[in-house]
Amino acid sequence: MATFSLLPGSVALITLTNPPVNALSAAVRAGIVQAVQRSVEDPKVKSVVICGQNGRFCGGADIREFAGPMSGPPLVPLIHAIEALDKPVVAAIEGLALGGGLELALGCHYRIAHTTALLGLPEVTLGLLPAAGGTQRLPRLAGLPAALDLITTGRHISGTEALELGIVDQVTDGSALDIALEFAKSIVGRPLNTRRLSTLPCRCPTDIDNLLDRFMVQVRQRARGALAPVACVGALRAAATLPYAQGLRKERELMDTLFNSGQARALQYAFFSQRVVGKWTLPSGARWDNTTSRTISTAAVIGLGTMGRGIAVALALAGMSVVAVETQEKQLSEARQMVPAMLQREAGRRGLDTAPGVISFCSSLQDVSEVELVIEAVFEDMALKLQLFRQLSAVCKPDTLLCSNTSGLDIDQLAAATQRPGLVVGMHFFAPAHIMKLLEVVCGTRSSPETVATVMQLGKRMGKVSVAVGNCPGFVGNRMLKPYTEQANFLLEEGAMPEQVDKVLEEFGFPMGVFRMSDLSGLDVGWRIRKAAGLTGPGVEPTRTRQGRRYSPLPDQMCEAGRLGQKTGRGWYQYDGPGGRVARSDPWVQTFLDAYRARHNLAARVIAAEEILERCLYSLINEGFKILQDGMAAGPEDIDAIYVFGYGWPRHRGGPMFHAGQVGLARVLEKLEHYQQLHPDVAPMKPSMLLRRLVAAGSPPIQKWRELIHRERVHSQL
Ligand SMILES: CCCCCCC/C=C/C(=O)SCCNC(=O)CCNC(=O)[C@H](O)C(C)(C)COP(=O)(O)OP(=O)(O)OC[C@H]1O[C@@H](n2cnc3c(N)ncnc32)[C@H](O)[C@@H]1OP(=O)(O)O
Repeated sequence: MATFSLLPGSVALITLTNPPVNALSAAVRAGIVQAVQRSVEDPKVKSVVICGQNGRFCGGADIREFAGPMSGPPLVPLIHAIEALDKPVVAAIEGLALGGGLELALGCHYRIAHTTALLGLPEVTLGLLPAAGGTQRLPRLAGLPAALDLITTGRHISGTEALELGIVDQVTDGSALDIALEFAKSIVGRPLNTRRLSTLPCRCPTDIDNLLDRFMVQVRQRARGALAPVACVGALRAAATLPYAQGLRKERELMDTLFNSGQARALQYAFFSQRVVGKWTLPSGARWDNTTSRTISTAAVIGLGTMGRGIAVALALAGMSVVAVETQEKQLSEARQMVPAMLQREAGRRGLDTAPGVISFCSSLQDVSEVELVIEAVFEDMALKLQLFRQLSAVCKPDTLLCSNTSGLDIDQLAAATQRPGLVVGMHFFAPAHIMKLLEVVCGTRSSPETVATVMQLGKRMGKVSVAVGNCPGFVGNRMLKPYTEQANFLLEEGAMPEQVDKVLEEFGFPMGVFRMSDLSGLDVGWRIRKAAGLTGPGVEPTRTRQGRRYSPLPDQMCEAGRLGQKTGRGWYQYDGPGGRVARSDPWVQTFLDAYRARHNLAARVIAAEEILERCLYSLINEGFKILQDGMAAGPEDIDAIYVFGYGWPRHRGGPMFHAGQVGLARVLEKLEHYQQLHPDVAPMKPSMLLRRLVAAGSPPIQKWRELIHRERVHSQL
């Protein structure tokens, strides 16, 4: 809806009314069309102000409408009608003007914004481009370089930055609406010709082609296969080189291609997934909207290795008073040096002069006795963690929450070591913890709903996408990663090279293939876990079957040869030296693999890219279905958010579960059956019961999976 009111001073006020963000739904567009018509026809109206209800101008087109056939008045002619009015129109931008919302404002003759309002054209993040004239008007107003930056990244800018870029005419710390109303009265009768952006020439530097070509190269590199950023550059090239009407046609043409692409559907799904996971539910029936959370203001981090340092910084950035504890003197002194600098750097990156919270350092556990929440980030060793949880249980206040940053150990076991199992929960951060968006909140069988709610809320304050998951080995993310890396190792045994596997995965859109990733995180991480699980180490037979299933000892042998990855300058690739970053193929690895295959009588074969991709991805996806079946994740959106925000899954492919739906569940099932026949000793290839049920149910859309899982669980069929 949009309302019309005639105010004193002959100003017509058009208010967009569609909470919570005043998205431009069909009803809102129809309301604006009517209100504009009244403004044209009513001789008492001398000028017009457009604003949004509840201090939010407009969050853009209604994304939910993109899923079905479009109805209602289209946005492009509506904005043209506003621009063509011969009475001045002022946009009063409070809160936000995003996407179609900003495009609407660009059709107005003047824009007045609050200094803190968020402005931007984030369509690219939804797999689209600003197709209501945004690609044509913005470069005419702010210049081609600024338009390229804003439109291809979709970044939000403040009212203050918008003023610097010339996108708004005035900013205020007071009421943008009040200023706009006064301003609208003062400009009655002023000529509007120079205020109609579509009639102005594009503001371009002299070397347009050079600029666009350079930009296109950068965008293609960053896009990792995403179509929208490339299309945005195409639309801006049209703005720079063609008259407005032709540019607009090009904008529409490119939008049509994007609109119907799988990528746009995937990115819009990812947008809603991010919001769905905030609305968590636990098998007990506790939910985000029926559970109260505590507000935490003091916290402690135990263990100041890489993870602990990042966590301390993330907490301080969220305004917390943090006690950082490290018992090893050398590590403590390094942390004292490095952490404040990390904090300052990250605060600066977020546009803050100083961090809102503080960090104090100490070496004794006694110093955490008064905090409200503790996050343990010590070495991944169960015995060590158990001892620590026993101590914390004795030292801390009885209502202090005890959290573990373990990446896969049993939360219930840790809880059982304390006198307060209900207050124990996993907080699995991803490195670097002050930057990576994902937080897996691991709910033990005895974690209380209030504990989960508090930690989910804390994650949100830290700017994380917090996903509640169940307590199983590896939780969700690492549990799915295991069959994926395992397949990659099997592929090496069968004839592939690390760079070949990585190339296929990087072409799919991962920032790094599995072997480059392993070199980065260190091959010894998995080695330690496999040793603890009794899969390798002294006394274990060096066969290719362990604990009853196929096993590849290749990574263990790499570690035994001292090839731990970047940290030793040698891993699956070679580097310039220890700590080197640039991966180069290593003939040593070829010789090593040849010798290994010869020892085990394995004939190397040529493996097609399709097989590499399918075996790696479908084994990971199959584990995802098992996780859903076991109730360790509430829905496919949770898994997909974990993979997009924590594991580099290309966002324009939605996430592993969404991808399965795009490929076709029946096809994924058929391929898993095929590979299982070829490799019957590889358990993760055995198709999950849930996948079979979904296929039997006619492969419903992903939005219906939760319902089916719930139904099948009630009838004990899963
Ligand atoms: C050929 C056709 C031509 C058509 C041309 C069309 C060109 C224009 C395209 C567009 O405008 S695409 C949309 C561009 N806008 C955006 O991308 C903004 C998306 N929203 C956000 O980034 C955030 O929601 C926000 C606006 C910054 C607000 O964040 P906040 O944290 O305050 O709230 P949220 O929890 O994110 O959202 C609350 C609630 O609102 C829903 N929602 C938000 N934006 C939209 C939207 N544009 N359309 C529909 N729904 C929206 C969001 O999903 C939440 O809903 P619930 O989860 O509470 O149900």
